[in-house]
Amino acid sequence: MSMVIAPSILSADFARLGEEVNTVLAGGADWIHFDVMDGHYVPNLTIGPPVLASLRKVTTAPIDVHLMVEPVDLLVEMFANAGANLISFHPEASRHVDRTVELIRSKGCQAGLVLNPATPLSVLDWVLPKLDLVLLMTVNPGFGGQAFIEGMLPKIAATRRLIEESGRDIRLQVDGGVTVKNIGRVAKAGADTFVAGSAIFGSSDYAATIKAMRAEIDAAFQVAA
Ligand SMILES: O=C(CO)[C@H](O)[C@H](O)COP(=O)(O)O
Ligand SMILES: [Fe+2]
Repeated sequence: MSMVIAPSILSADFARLGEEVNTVLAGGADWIHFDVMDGHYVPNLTIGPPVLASLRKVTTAPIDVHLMVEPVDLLVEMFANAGANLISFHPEASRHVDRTVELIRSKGCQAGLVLNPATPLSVLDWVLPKLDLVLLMTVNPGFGGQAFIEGMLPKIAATRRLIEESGRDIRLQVDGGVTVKNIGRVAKAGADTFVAGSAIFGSSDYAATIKAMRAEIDAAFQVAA
C-alpha cells in the first residue's frame, strides 16, 4: 500500500486556506486532512461544510474529513455534499456505529472509524470489514500541536495485525503529534497514512518537510547493512 501524507489544515493560515492547501499539495502531500470540531464532543471549534465546499473548488485532491462532532449522522450528508472523499468519525459520538458507516458509504464516501488513545481495539469487532480506514489518535482529540503519545506504538502494531488478519484493503492512519523525527517509527509500527498539522504548517518549507518525512519512512524500512 502506498504511503500517504495528509497535512491537517488545522495548523494552516485560515485567511489563506486555498493557497495553503495548494502549496502543500504542490509540495508532495497526497490528501488534505480536514478537522471538524464542534465545541461539544471536543472542547474546540473549527470549520464546517461551507469551508469544505470552497476548498473543493480549488483542488481535486482527496479530502479526508475527521469529524469530532456529536451526534455524527446529521453532518455526514452535508460533508458528503460539500465534496468529502472520506469521512471518519468517533464511535463514542454515534449511537449506532454500523448505521453511521453505512450512511457514509451510501453518500458515496469512504468510511473511517477513529479510536482515541484510550479506546480499545475491540470497537473494531464486527465493523472492521466495512471500513476503508482506521484512524488511531496519538493525542487526545481537540487541538493541534500536542505531543505524540509514545505508548500508542504497540497499539498501531496491534491494529496492523488486525487489518492483515481481515485480508482487506484498509488504511491505517495515525493522527496527532506526527513529526519528521517520529514518522519512521510510526511507519515501522504499521501505519500507512500520516496526518501532520503543526509539523508541516509550522515549518518554513512545507515541501522540504514532506520530503524529509518520506525519507524517514523509506529509511525505516531499509534493512541495516
Ligand atoms: O485531529 C486532530 C486533533 O484532534 C489533528 O488532526 C491533529 O492534532 C493534527 O495536528 P498535529 O499534527 O499538530 O498534532
Ligand atoms: Fe484529525
